[in-house]
Amino acid sequence: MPKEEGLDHSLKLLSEGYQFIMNRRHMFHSNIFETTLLAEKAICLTGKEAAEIFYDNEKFKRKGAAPKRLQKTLFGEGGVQAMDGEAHHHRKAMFMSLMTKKSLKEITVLTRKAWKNAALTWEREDEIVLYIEAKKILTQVACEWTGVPLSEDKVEKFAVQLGDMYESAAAIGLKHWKGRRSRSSVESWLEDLVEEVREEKLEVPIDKALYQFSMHRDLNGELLDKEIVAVELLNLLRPIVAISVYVCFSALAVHQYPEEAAKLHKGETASLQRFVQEVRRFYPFFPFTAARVKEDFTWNSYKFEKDTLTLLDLYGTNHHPEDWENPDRFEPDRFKTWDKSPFDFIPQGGGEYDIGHRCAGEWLTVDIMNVSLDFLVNDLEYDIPEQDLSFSMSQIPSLPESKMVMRVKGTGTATHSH
Ligand code: HEM
Repeated sequence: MPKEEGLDHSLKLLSEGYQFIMNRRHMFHSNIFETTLLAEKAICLTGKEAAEIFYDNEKFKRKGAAPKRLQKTLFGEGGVQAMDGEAHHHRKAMFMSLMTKKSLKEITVLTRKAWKNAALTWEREDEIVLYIEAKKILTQVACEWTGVPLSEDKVEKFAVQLGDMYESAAAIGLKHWKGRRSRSSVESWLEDLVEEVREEKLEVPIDKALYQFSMHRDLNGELLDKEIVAVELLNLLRPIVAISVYVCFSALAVHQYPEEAAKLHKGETASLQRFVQEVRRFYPFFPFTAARVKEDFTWNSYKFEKDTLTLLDLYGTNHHPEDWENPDRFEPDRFKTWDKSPFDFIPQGGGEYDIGHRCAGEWLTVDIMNVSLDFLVNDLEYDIPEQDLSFSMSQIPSLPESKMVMRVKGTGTATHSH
């Protein structure tokens, strides 16, 4: 297996960000190589064929794969991400049971309503920052959808706290600590709510996540610790708010690829969906995901030793030239002929939902993005003033530098200037 020499490459990972694995794929002409990260040997994989191996539960496990500092901010401790086998399957079912047609429909209705309400006030403002507004909108939507009670005056602060958890994912120093602080304060508030639900002091509809998670029983028939319920509720609330990053990239794509945006007519769900898929493929979000080798095995004559840290390149797989034609062009129509492989288009992980670690919220993400894109292109009239629309390939998560400043002229049938 090609091996990157040198003591440790963690700093290069921070500076090269989304392109760290891709750069070495070029250098080694290989979809697999070995490097050293956080003083530990790590195997990096990229591309469809390697993704298929990575999502084989016989070969990889998740226990001990995420670094501690990510658990303190992004993931939380004791959640579904680090579980394996039957226990993972059972916990994952708790998430997947929320993703019914009815409840996905409900969240799209809530999202559309929230965009409309928010936009009413935007005409009075000189400018709005789309990222900040989208975070507030999605915070409200996330709380309503999960049954978490949040009064209107708390929305702004909660949106910032939820943002802190994923915005600080790769941060060091102050930003990392801000992420930690926000996580622990929100977790303790959610723990109190879980107790109130269990003691029947807080009434929540039975089909809402707050109720379902509070009352969920593990494989031994025990209720989960309230700390774990809080972590899992945040595994819904936090990423729903993080969809605001994709909303910004959608708006950027509309601005930068007007000929593609012109194809997006109201109610034409197929073209909206293709545009959304291409936004998820094209723009950076999660750079890679991590696992550890479960038992020694050999693949394509490469030896994988038990417990070796292994990274799968998500961004690079979505841009892999062996799997995608002109991967660096924004072409939504490529999804007209995509064969729906679970391993080449993996912005939210690959493989299976129920027994694998593929993102529990992928359908929900696509639905929220569809509604949001439809609203932006077909309901909102706005200008994009001069601003810095560049986005970094090393800041994780990346975002247009200006966070998308807009001058809103009105709502109704939209015509926006580019
Ligand atoms: C904002 C867009 C999102 C992105 C880019 C994203 C990305 C991801 C990725 C890369 C993974 C890990 C896959 C792996 O390790 O193999 C993941 C897992 C997960 N995501 Fe998302 N996600 C998003 C939105 C959501 C939403 C909206 C929800 C819930 C409503 C959600 C809930 C989860 C959960 C619970 C897991 C853990 C699954 C498991 O370990 O079995 N995500 N997501």
